[in-house]
Amino acid sequence: MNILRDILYKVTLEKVVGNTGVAIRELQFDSREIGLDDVFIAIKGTVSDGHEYIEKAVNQGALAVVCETMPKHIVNGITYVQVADSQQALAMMAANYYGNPSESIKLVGITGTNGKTTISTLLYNLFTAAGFECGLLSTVKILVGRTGYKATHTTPDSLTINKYLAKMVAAGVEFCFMEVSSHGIHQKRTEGLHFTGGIFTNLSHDHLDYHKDFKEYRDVKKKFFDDLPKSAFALTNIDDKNGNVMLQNTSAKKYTYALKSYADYKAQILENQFSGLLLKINNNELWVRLIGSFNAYNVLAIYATAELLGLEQMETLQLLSTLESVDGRFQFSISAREKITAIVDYAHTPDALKNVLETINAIRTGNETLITVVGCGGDRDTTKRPKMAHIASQLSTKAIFTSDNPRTEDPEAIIEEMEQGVPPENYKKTLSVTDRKQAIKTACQLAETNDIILIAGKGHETYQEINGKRTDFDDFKIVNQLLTALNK
Ligand SMILES: CC(=O)N[C@H]1[C@@H](OP(=O)(O)OP(=O)(O)OC[C@H]2O[C@@H](n3ccc(=O)[nH]c3=O)[C@H](O)[C@@H]2O)O[C@H](CO)[C@@H](O)[C@@H]1O[C@H](C)C(=O)N[C@@H](C)C(=O)N[C@H](CCC(=O)O)C(=O)O
Ligand SMILES: Nc1ncnc2c1ncn2[C@@H]1O[C@H](COP(=O)(O)OP(=O)(O)OP(=O)(O)O)[C@@H](O)[C@H]1O
Ligand SMILES: N[C@H](CCC[C@H](N)C(=O)O)C(=O)O
Ligand SMILES: [Mg+2]
Repeated sequence: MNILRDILYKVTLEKVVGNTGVAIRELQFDSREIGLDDVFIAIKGTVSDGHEYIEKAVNQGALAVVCETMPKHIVNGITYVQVADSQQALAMMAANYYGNPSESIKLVGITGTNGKTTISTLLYNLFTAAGFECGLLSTVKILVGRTGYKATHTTPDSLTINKYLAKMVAAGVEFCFMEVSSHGIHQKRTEGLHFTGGIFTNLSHDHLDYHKDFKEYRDVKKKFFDDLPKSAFALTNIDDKNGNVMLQNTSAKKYTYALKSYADYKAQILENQFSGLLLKINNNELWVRLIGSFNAYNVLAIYATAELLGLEQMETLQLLSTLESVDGRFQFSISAREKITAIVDYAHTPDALKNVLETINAIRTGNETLITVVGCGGDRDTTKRPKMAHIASQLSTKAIFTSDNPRTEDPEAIIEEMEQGVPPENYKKTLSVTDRKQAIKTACQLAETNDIILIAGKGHETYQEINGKRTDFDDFKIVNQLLTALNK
């Protein structure tokens, strides 16, 4: 039986009206989900304020309410608990409700602007291949052992996190790798979790629509490391100028990795080709089937984490050499007849786009045309639009601007904002095609033998959201169909 008092363990209570000894059914932070005998946790969100739905939740059967300000109307027989921070209370309560599953598992959190999905997925793949039961919480999917579930967020809400962690414990999972987004940290979705380790990838321009400025964005990421326990490891990319900042106030054991600086874990790129990377990691040569210098950082972070989690070095190196790229991350296909290479990549930030384009340019021999198809999401940071268009026009032979997920915005208005970033000398290299499928088709028609097409921004996504409506859309499938048609 779930007694409210037990579920409130470790939550700082400011005021209680009613009895906390009551048995409750489930925790809910959305009044629309309330059932009989549930607890409603009222949260001040970015759009609305959960406190406005307290009465509705009670009318729908809530037995208790957790809130930051007591409602004017107190209903007899209902327990009201006032807390300083409802989001934090929700996270602690979620962990208690599900029996603190993160304490029974080795949980590793990966944070940073780019590389989270890649590192968490490949760690899951590597540890699974090493014979361990593993879990994964990522942008692309949630995995409990081999069972997959749909992911709606990079870092889900704390109830969802703990629900899946509990499933993992029940399934005998030993290691769980999870992405920790800045929204997740800021909304305290990961509070109350017990982490065995934290990894920092890098920090660049993203989500400045949500965070006040870059400093706030950085400090939110840092908070994840500040909160790590002493027993945990904190592994940071010291080549990133904010790598050290992350470790400033952590009590966890500190480790660094780098390609360019002195670090605990060091790697060197010996070869960088379309077929993979030849790396030297702590004096061992290693061939991996991952492409692009940024993946050398990802591989190094994985190598270091495997060692910190106790995997044997030789086994780690052997397993690393078998890893394949993650869906929508530098996923490529080559048309049989024309030898046109199409690359689908989730680069949806200026930095990621620059990285991918520089990677392609570093590998291509020079004569091939590089055609980039790219758009920017609606209802998201608008300042990245001109930057991404600038980068695409600068680093490609031709750039086709198109729609990503316009969401509730006018697709053409987004493209116009992108176009503002193109320097005049690049005007003739760019064109705009609003319909994404049409834009991909245009790229395929323009491409000649040996040319390269990069389709950036949507990676693994299997939908496109226009006018708030989602329809099936898969960059990789579409470009494959078009290239196959070319073969006929
Ligand atoms: C901007 C943002 O992060 N929003 C998240 C936030 O919602 P919100 O603050 O907007 O909620 P709100 O609509 O204002 O409502 C406030 C409260 O009132 C409640 N409510 C509301 C209406 C009602 O009738 N009854 C009711 O009780 C809501 O359930 C909520 O508890 O809290 C919700 C519950 O946890 C999240 O689902 C929601 O994610 C939205 C859908 C979202 O798109 N988030 C993205 C931006 C996000 O989180 N992305 C990051 C990754 C980014 C990256 O690194 O690339 C992620 O981790 O996925
Ligand atoms: N270590 C890295 N440094 C820079 N860029 C990277 C790195 N790893 C991957 N990328 C680029 O960033 C894109 C996103 O990678 P990935 O999905 O692994 O990041 P993420 O942090 O999970 O992103 P999101 O916040 O959108 O979930 C990739 O498609 C690739 O272009
Ligand atoms: N986690 C990111 C993903 C962006 C992916 C891009 N395709 C878009 O839709 O803007 C976000 O929600 O901002
Ligand atoms: Mg991700």
